[in-house]
Amino acid sequence: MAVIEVTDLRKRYAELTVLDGVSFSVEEGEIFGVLGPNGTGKTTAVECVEGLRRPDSGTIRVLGLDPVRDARRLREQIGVQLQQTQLPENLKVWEALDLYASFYANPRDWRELLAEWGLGDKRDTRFGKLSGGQRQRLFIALALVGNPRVAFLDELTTGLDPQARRATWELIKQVRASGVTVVLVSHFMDEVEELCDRVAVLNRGRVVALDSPSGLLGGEHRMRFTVKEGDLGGLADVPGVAGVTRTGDRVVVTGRGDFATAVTAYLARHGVLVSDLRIDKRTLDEAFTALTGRSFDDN
Ligand SMILES: Nc1ncnc2c1ncn2[C@@H]1O[C@H](COP(=O)(O)OP(=O)(O)OP(=O)(O)O)[C@@H](O)[C@H]1O
Repeated sequence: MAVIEVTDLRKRYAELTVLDGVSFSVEEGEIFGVLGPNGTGKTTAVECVEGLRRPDSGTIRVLGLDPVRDARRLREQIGVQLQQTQLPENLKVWEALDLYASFYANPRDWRELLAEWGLGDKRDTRFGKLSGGQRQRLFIALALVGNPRVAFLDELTTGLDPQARRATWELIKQVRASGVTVVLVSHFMDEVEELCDRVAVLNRGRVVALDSPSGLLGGEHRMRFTVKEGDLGGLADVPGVAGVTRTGDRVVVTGRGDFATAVTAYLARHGVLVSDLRIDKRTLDEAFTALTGRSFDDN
């Protein structure tokens, strides 16, 4: 069942068209990633879905509700991760959780959340005194305190060290396992690959790809080798081979499926002698660059 359905979403700020006909749907219980270069409309799209911004046109349904018309009812059922500066410095950790829990009819026990998110000993610490990582974990706990059916997480692990990131990923998997649908805006490829069931890649206000992380990779791999001796004439026609590039004696063959076995057989059959043979998978960064024309690291 789709818990979020977005159809032909459009939004302009004065002369700037930010969303230019965005459509996607999110299935119940999945972790759905939203990726894209900076300024490409991710936050605008997600905030329209949350009911925080009003689209110019298009249809949005979240749990069957219209985020503008049914804003109150929707707020009861979704959790939104705050951005860095949205809590008073003097507020204590427990006070923040208690306050946010009071907004909901059926909140979780925030003491449990404190323990789950490793903030048990920070209960009485003021927000202003928390480290970046502790703030981040508090924001996630606050997004979950209302017992939401859908959680929106933006920059989930920004500011966390590698160990804390891994721990956070495990907890997010548990959140999914408990039946909560998660929408994740992320700037980290490894995070998307590890967590997301499906990903929408936005570029210039449009969805340019919507697939699983492995689907985005397209199953395409690359084989590299050095030719010592022999003729590569018919290599491009070998089943599964998508392309052959030769620079001097260095050759790169791209292809899908089990093309490497077919290429190796071809080389043996034609007496081609090669060395330094390597096979590598296309990375999600490369897929992203191919889709958006921008490197993910430039973001
Ligand atoms: N309230 C606003 N008024 C005018 N322009 C805005 C407003 N909000 C966003 N923009 C512009 O719209 C574009 C898209 O912004 P948005 O924050 O949705 O992108 P994003 O993909 O989330 O970017 P980032 O990855 O940097 O968070 C940007 O050029 C931004 O400057």
